[in-house]
Amino acid sequence: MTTTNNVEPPRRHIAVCAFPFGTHAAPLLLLARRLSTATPDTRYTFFNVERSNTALFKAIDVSVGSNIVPYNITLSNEAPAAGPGNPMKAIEEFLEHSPGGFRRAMEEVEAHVGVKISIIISDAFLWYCSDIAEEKGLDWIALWTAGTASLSAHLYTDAIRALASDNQGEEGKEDVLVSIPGLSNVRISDLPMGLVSGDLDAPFSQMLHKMGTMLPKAKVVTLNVFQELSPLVVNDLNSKLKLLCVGPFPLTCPPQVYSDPDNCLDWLDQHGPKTIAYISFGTVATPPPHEIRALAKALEGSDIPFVWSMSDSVRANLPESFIEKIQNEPKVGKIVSWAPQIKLLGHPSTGVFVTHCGWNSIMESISTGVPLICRPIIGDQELNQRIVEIELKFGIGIEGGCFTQSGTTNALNQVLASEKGEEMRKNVEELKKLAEESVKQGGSSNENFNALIELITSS
Ligand SMILES: O=c1ccn([C@@H]2O[C@H](COP(=O)(O)OP(=O)(O)O[C@H]3O[C@H](CO)[C@@H](O)[C@H](O)[C@H]3O)[C@@H](O)[C@H]2O)c(=O)[nH]1
Repeated sequence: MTTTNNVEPPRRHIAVCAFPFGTHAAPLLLLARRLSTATPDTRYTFFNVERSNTALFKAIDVSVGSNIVPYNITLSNEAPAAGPGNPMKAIEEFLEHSPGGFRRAMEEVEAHVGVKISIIISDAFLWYCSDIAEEKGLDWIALWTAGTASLSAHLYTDAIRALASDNQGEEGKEDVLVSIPGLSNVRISDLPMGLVSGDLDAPFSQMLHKMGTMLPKAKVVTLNVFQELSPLVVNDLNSKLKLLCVGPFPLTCPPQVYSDPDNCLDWLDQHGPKTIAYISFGTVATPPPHEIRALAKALEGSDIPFVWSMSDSVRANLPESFIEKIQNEPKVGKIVSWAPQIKLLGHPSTGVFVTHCGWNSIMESISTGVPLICRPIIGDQELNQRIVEIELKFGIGIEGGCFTQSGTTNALNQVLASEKGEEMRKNVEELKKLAEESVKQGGSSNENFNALIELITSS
């Protein structure tokens, strides 16, 4: 994992530093692979903890960009790299020890490769890469893996906190963030925990706050977004940072390899156009057991065929009758522990995506033109739902915000079989077209990527 076989020393050496939790490291590796293909004379060292590097380099084929070399960091001389046990504890341990881990690893690799690092690219969460870059006299490029609205919320945290405290106790006062540019449809209650509510002193909240103050120092902040998606927020962010929207990644740097161990795509071939519900809540959190059961009951009662991606521990909450029905009539639905999500969304039989509104899922639904039923759980997801529902208008929430049998049945019927659903489908098809334009030659995302390459090659 630590050496390269290149005989010729690389022309330049870029450090890429990953945040190894949730779906953060994957888009960073996809971006690095795209960059490495465009700059084959450059070595990209991908610094990450071993657990994440091992999984990532198995899932994403980097052979097209073999100038990317994974390197496992250790978090301190005593502590092993964070494991998957208690996620928040592992994140806190990582945040505490990783600055030293990245510094040590960079020195080791520079000595080994014999070429000094000339730029640091990192997940935006790793704001301290700005300090490391400054110490080394280098530029820092950050990748913000979520949407523009949540990025804006982190940049305006102090102003939003002041607004929230002014509004406190004032009955009837609208809590929409009208005074925050680009967030005029967002309510304080849509914001991620740790921004105005929850434990503001927790290490994760503090990391996000610090990040908001450090990102203006980045040479460039790149995003898995195309700028036509939210022009108002993009314009405002551009007055604070140097933003380069180089997405959507499913179009600009797709994974290329899609594992389908349960043959979901063949199963979808047996169904009519736009009839299937695809369900997934991403990699970090899942709705509580009673909601999982209500969702299963709604599917069972409505006879809407589905593919549901869920872990074994969630599967244990499903009603017996539901499992029996699937076993006896396989055409009814499919439960899998991992689906080739992008391919599945792009299949003509898929009619709706029931999602937690993780940013990667949103970009995948826009890239494939699939409307959403939203059940956000944590972090930026509620804010993402608000943007999808109120501004972009290609998804709806569940009545009351939680799965009940009747609320879920209504939502499925609305999207799959009502005029409103047709409208949502038209809206997401329009966004898909804009996304496709942006990645063509001369399109905004393509031009932004060229600007990024120029920055890298001039380092
Ligand atoms: O069966 C599955 C399930 C998921 N995926 C993929 O897994 C990713 C899931 O990403 P995302 O939708 O962003 O969800 P999380 O993994 O939960 O993402 C975390 O990271 C995101 C980006 O920062 C945030 O927006 C989310 O709130 C946070 O939970 C997507 O690329 C999916 O295509 C599959 O390929 N197959």
